[in-house]
Amino acid sequence: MEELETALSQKGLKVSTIPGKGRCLFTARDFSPGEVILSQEPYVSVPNKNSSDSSLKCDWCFTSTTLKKCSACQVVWYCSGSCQKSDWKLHRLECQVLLKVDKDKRKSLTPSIRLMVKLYLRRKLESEKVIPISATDNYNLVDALVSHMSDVDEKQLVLYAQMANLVNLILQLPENEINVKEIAVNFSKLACNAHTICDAELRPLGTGLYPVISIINHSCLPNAVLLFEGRLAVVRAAQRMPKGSEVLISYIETAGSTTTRQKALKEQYYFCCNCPRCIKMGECSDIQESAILEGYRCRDKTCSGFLFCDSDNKGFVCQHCGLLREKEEIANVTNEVESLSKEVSVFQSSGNHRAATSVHKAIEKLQVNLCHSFSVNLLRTRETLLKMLMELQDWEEALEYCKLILPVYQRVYPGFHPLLGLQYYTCGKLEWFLGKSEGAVYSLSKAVDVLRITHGTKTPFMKELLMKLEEAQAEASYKHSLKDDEAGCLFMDSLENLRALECSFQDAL
Ligand SMILES: C[S@@+](CC[C@H](N)C(=O)[O-])C[C@H]1O[C@@H](n2cnc3c(N)ncnc32)[C@H](O)[C@@H]1O
Repeated sequence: MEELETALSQKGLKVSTIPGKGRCLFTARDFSPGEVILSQEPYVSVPNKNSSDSSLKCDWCFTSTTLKKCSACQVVWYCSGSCQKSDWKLHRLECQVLLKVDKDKRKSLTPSIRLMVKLYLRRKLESEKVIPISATDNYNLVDALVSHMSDVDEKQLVLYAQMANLVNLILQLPENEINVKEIAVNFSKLACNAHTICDAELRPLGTGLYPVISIINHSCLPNAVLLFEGRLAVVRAAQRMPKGSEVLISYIETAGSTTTRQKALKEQYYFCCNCPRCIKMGECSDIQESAILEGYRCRDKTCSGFLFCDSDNKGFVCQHCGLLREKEEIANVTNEVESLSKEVSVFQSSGNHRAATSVHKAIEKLQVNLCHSFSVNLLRTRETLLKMLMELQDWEEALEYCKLILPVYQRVYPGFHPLLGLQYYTCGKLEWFLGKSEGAVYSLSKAVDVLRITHGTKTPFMKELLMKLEEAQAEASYKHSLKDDEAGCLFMDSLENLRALECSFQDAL
């Protein structure tokens, strides 16, 4: 661990332990917004597994293009010889163990099982000195991760034990080299330490274990963001971070109420968050915010009040105008939304995307009447609708939904949140495509303001965004110059008319 401390101090970082929180990562110098605090390659990683071939990914870099299957195991895919070569030392061993598994079973192994198999094979290669170790990349760092075994419930423990037995069976290592209980503990470690690897647009690609990044604790109001550049995990400062600040990222979706966030953190990470947002739990402002995010709207459409449950439990009363919404009415709408959601699934699975979209619009209509305009439920419905409309290439309507979502993101996410930047980006692309170049310049500039902090400026994704902004700016100024020309022509026309008038006036004289 001393080597880790030295390596981190060279990056301007320090690890300390706080009772009740465990290890924490602190800055040992100032960091400015957008500056990389820490980056790390995964100790082990594995792509997601979907049923369709279109979702296959390269086992090394996670891209989905030009894939070729490993001809031996037929489980692993690579996009290039160079990715295959980079993964060769580990895959050579994995391939050997996979070949001992029945072909059908081998293909249906879950990513978690594969990740654990790779973890043990990497440890083996490390101990045999086939793979070099470094201060930030070695199995001791995996050993140091929290497992929360004593907090895990019985049902989950049984599942971990079953998964551990399967890994043990696949690895077929001698008894002195492996023990099932240790594998089960490692599954518990993965649950609260592994990260979902996403692309620049936050679409999940796979799972990776990054043992140094895993030292970073959570806050619902984080000062740093974790994003991925291929398989590389990169943590950037989202705001100015003076020396001595604890580096904090968000582990969960932070748009929900304090109760929802606390529940998610307790269930997966076994702690009670005391961040500046969570310590307000129970205060008037927090109760009010929860009622807006997850409660119901006033029956009077012109009233923007939020509702609390009334004292006789009959319904919910608007805290602004006093109108009551009865529980029965709310239950009826909720049931209707549920049955429509089932209809959406049926249409989607039969490939009728247009019908699925129109039923989803009916759900939105019901929710607009039921929920507050900043409701998280309504937000999720609109996000899905936006995705559906994009797939149907209905750009005009997609833009409308993009614009409905933006103010909600502005309210529920901090100003530097990647989702906010990405939403501005989508909005800008749609506006540009629809010939609304001035709107596109505004939206793309807003996207750049956020994403240059969260994504940096040097990635291909950001270069593309900056190029699109330049194109939109050029188009907007060209349109302006056309307008100026038109105005110039009109001016010339009126001058001509004036001259003609002058002539006829003089003629008349
Ligand atoms: C990925 S680890 C973070 C590093 C961890 N503190 C350690 O000692 O290795 C996640 C675990 O850290 C702890 N943790 C993270 N954020 C926390 C917070 N804000 N308050 C208390 N504990 C936290 C929880 O035990 C959680 O399961």
